[in-house]
Amino acid sequence: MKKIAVLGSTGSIGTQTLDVVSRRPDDYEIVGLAAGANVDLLLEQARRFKPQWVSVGSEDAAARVRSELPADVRVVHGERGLRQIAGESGANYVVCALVGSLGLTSTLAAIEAGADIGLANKETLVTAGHLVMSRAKEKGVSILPVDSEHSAIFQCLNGEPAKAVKRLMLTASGGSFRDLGREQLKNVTVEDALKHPNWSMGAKVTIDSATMANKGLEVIEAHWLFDLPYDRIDVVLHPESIVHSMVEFVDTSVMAQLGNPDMRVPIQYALTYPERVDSPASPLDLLKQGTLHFKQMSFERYPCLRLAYEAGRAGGTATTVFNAANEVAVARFLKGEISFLAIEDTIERALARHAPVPAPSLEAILEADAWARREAEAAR
Ligand SMILES: NC(=O)C1=CN([C@@H]2O[C@H](COP(=O)(O)OP(=O)(O)OC[C@H]3O[C@@H](n4cnc5c(N)ncnc54)[C@H](OP(=O)(O)O)[C@@H]3O)[C@@H](O)[C@H]2O)C=CC1
Ligand SMILES: CC(=O)[C@@H](O)[C@H](O)COP(=O)(O)O
Ligand SMILES: [Mn+2]
Repeated sequence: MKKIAVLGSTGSIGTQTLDVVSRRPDDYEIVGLAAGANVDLLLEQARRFKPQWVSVGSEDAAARVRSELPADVRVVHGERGLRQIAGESGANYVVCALVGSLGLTSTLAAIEAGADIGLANKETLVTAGHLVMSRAKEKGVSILPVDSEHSAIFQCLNGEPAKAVKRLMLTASGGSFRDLGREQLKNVTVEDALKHPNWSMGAKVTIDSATMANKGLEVIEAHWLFDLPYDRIDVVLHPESIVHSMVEFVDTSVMAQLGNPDMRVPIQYALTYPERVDSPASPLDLLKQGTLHFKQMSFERYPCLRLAYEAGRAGGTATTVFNAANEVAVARFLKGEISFLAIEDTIERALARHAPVPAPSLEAILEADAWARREAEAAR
């Protein structure tokens, strides 16, 4: 029986995780749920799944939750609450579905507690991949990828060693503005940026897809998960999002994982691995699909991807800064404070002003993250 805690249970990945879990009640018990501001949905989830531990964003929200749930439910809050759910709730499997580097300390807490991790929260690996991966190895904890591309690569690799791999090929849909040229991006709206062509996801990752920062984060995520250098991680445009990613092996064989875009498939695989079980996703009908397209990626069209490779190659806290500057810039774009194109400018400026700290401690990472946030808040 897996005792599961879901961090970010009210979000897109969190709700789909609970959907997957609810279909196999004999295999899973929910012991902890953590959310931010959506108290109504969290209460609904808590009444349904009856976890012993619940966390919310603020003290006020915790008081409300406490007044509405049975007295024996531990209600905690804030970042400390996330760490408690991850490390003290008795979970032996933690799904990290938080958005942003906020997920770092609770992911580390889960690792310290010896829980395996289903990781959707790519920003955690981009912020501190070396710490997360090295500590997971020391503790014998498995990090199972939930991100669709990384789940695909994990399935294609199927235990093959890094020396058998020529390169990874991550697929990218191109995002909501894929049919627009650079000139046309100047005046795009938040509303249009939130219309992803293939996936229904949270706001932050949807904007990241449009800027291609998402693929940049995923290249860095792949570097840490699969222990490969950046010159063996490529990105190819694939507008249909049917091929979720590919691996080219040294003997020229290419393995790909395909399926209709439905995150319940990688979420479920991260939970049931190494087994496969029935899924509610609609089966892929390639005859109906007919054609799949692949196109060359362009760093000129998508500078955020170039910046991610540069940060990855610079190493140390450069990727921490890439991520934190992007998080703030996306939040500011969503609030209408800056334009779409100012997102890439904000990241570029923060990286240009940062001298990366090599092999940083957690303290150095948190410092770089906070510094980049201040820089990005001040950017015009
Ligand atoms: N959505 C998708 O299909 C995919 C997402 N991912 C990755 O998964 C992660 C989650 O994405 P997604 O589910 O789309 O994001 P959402 O925005 O939909 O959900 C984010 C979750 O984090 C919670 N949260 C936000 N801030 C806080 C806080 N301060 N304290 C506690 N909880 C907080 C939210 O709670 P609340 O709403 O209650 O405030 C919510 O439960 C991201 O890293 C994303 O890149 C990867 C692949 C696909
Ligand atoms: C579903 C998923 O994994 C997202 O991260 C997805 O990758 C977004 O699509 P694109 O980044 O390809 O637009
Ligand atoms: Mn992805």
